[in-house]
Amino acid sequence: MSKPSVVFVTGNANKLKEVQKLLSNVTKYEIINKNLDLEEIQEASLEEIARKKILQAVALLPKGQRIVVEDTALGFDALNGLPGAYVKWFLKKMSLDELVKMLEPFEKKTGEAITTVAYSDENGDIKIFQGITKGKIVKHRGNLDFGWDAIFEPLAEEGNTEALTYGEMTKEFKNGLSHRSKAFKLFEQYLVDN
Ligand SMILES: O=P(O)(O)OP(=O)(O)OP(=O)(O)OC[C@H]1O[C@@H](n2cnc3c(O)ncnc32)[C@H](O)[C@@H]1O
Ligand SMILES: [Mg+2]
Repeated sequence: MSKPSVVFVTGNANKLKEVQKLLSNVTKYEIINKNLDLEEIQEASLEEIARKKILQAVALLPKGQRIVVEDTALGFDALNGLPGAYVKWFLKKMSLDELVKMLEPFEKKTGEAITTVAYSDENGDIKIFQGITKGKIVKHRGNLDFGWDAIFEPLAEEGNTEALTYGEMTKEFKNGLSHRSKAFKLFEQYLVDN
């Protein structure tokens, strides 16, 4: 008999790569990917956005499947958490340099990277897990391949003693302290326990 699976719904190849590594210790399920473009509602909390995403995925995919989605936000403390979940749309309209410039009038350059994971088990019961990594928004350094990686420098207290941006880190190092790894660690524990 083949292994039961968990379907990770995302259209983002970089996310998928990280999540496959993060869940590599979960041996009782096979993690498979489905690329669906899920709507992301506005004027909602991060938890509500993730919840709506998973409900859509559940409605679109065959019944009885375990499904997981995530939504990732980048919030600037000086802007009370904006752009937050809307960072994707900001990045479609402006460069990383322009995004950093938004903070020019403010002394406070700190921010939070937040991943909210929403999981639906085979009965449709939903669980939410969240991971937050605190950092500083800086002029871009390092690899530009993945979203805002190059402008986010996690704080030293997160374990980033060499003050690297996510863009300057190896995947392994990023996965050791990232917002995504914290959320998926909680999810991994849940899968192992249930
Ligand atoms: O299909 P989904 O999973 O929704 O993938 P997405 O690319 O639309 O992702 P989000 O809706 O979560 O939007 C988050 C935005 O932040 C970017 N992003 C997400 N995680 C990131 C990370 O760890 N480092 C840098 N950028 C990231 C991503 O490229 C998007 O522009
Ligand atoms: Mg998205």
